[in-house]
Amino acid sequence: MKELLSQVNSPEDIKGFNYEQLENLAQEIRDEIIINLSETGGHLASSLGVVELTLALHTVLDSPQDKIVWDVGHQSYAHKMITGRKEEFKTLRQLDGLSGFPKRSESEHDHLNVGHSSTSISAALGMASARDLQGQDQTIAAVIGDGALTAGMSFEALNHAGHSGKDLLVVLNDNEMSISENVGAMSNYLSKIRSNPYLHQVEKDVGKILNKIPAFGNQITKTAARLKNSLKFLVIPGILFEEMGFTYLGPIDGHNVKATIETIENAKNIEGPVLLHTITTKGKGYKIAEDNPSKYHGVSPFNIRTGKKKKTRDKPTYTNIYSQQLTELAKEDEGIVAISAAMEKVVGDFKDEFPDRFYDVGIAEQHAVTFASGLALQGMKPFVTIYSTFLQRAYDQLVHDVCLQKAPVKLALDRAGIVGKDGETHQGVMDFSYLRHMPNMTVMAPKDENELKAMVKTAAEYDEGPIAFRYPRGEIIGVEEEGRVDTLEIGTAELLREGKDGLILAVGSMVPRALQAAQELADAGIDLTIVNSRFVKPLDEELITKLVKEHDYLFTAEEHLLQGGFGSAVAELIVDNNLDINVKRIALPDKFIEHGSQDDLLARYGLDVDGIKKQVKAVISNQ
Ligand SMILES: Cc1ncc(C[n+]2csc(CCOP(=O)(O)OP(=O)(O)O)c2C)c(N)n1
Ligand SMILES: CC(=O)[C@@H](O)[C@H](O)COP(=O)(O)O
Ligand SMILES: [Mg+2]
Repeated sequence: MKELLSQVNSPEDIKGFNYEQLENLAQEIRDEIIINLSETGGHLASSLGVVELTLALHTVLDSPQDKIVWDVGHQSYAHKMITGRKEEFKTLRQLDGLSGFPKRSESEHDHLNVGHSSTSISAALGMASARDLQGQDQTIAAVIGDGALTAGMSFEALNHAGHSGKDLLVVLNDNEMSISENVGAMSNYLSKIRSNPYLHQVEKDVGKILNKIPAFGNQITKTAARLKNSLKFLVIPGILFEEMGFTYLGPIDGHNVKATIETIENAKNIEGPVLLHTITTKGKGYKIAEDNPSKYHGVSPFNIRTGKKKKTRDKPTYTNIYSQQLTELAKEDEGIVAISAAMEKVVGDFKDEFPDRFYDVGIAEQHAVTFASGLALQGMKPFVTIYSTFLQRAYDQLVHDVCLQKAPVKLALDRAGIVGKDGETHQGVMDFSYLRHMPNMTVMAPKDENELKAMVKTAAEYDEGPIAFRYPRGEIIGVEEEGRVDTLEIGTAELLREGKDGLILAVGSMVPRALQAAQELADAGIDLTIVNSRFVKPLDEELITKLVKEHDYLFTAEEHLLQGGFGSAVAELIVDNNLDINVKRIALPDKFIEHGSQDDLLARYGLDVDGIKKQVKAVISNQ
């Protein structure tokens, strides 16, 4: 362990360090992050960018009494290391190891479980309001990136905080990057502040100049006021935040430990909400990541010298298949447009092929959905492509702006099911339940990459209302490619295997596993019928009812939580039709699913082939 880092077991231990020691400690922490992540993978570039800022915050504030609330939390590795977790850092994102995000159960220095973006200012303002009601004296700081600032929630919180006048420190970590380049008008505004050093020099004199502008006489007063305002907008950095009720400090170099510490000390003594604008470099200190921060935002294990992945993929991913199919269809169909929320990679080359038909709206899932509704109501075919977990944000927009309008919006839910190492906040295991109860919604899940292509085509051609399909994170199965892609008839399932001892209705990623389990159980004398449901809504009532009548045991299988999912839909069908059968639902339990590799988690929760076999055997052999 490094010389200085070995002395640090809690933030208290850095308080006696001088500036030079803090700079050296920053270097040691960086090395440690790089070495560890080269083995575990994780969010590299974002964490490297805030090492000095983290040390500065912990030097000035007294954590955990003072609270630092990290936005998204993917940049919190230095924070983890100096808050007593450096020894466990090598277990980052592994099964039963440290979480990749702040987590309240992990440390008293983590005040909010995060992973989804743009929650920090709201939560910090809530904490500040509680502090005041309880008569306590604490500094509450939210640390938010320029990407996270693009989300509606951040603006809602700034709006509230500025008006409330509460003591609150918002540290804006501006590295000009979201996962890819940051987008939007706010991002342009920050660029203007950043790129005009002249503004900073005149900043102090501006107040004096403005005060000399006379303010009398009706018309003159109005003109003078307007002039005064335009001048302010021209020359005072951060005037937007000032006008919202914040004291704006900065921009400062967030890698300069001394300047950052001094400014945070100042900020602590200012009454009311303060926005401290720091400029940092994403990937700082690791040249390869600095040169390509987008690629090194999140990494799998890599070679430190070359930056290359240790293990390359054998097969394409579901994301590749989806985006290729969408791009292919868009060549023939000019109505197709694609929307992403700050994750342009989800649509692959679509952006380059059709720059005018691609919209990256920033971290704004709610807006993305209602924006898509507008496009659809005007005759376009919008494919809103968002991770399953992040679409949770847009629940009411789906209900009110899409389903209620019967708008033919197409929802492509990437990273559905168990996503693995990002853990609780990122598992895509609630989408069947949050989508299937919405009137007018159709919900599909493909058993393999060929069926995914068919679903993209089905969605493109379906114009009766909204339609959603969800597909997993990671590599495709690798089935033989089908030349021709046909559309699917809505609400039709596929009978894959016939047996007499039990019926498995499976959906999505569980279909090939159920088939494999059935083949292996056949050797043990259990003969199963397997159905690929394809649709979670509407279900193939006719086929399911017929098969249920022919079997004594029914199993449903899905990579989703039990509550409200596919199995629940089938159970409703059985009750509604007075059918009589023993039912066992194979799904994830009613809890937040932790981090770990996808395979480890599938095995832990009995959703792999062995798990299916065990659960089927347990029911059938016990009778
Ligand atoms: C609601 C939501 N949408 C999308 C994401 C995916 N995401 C994680 S980090 C990130 C970019 C954040 O950029 P910024 O806040 O500037 O942090 P940086 O990585 O630049 O330090 C995005 C889009 C998310 N975590 N939450
Ligand atoms: C922090 C965050 O939300 C993203 O960086 C996310 O971790 C990306 O996940 P994938 O690696 O599955 O694209
Ligand atoms: Mg950023």
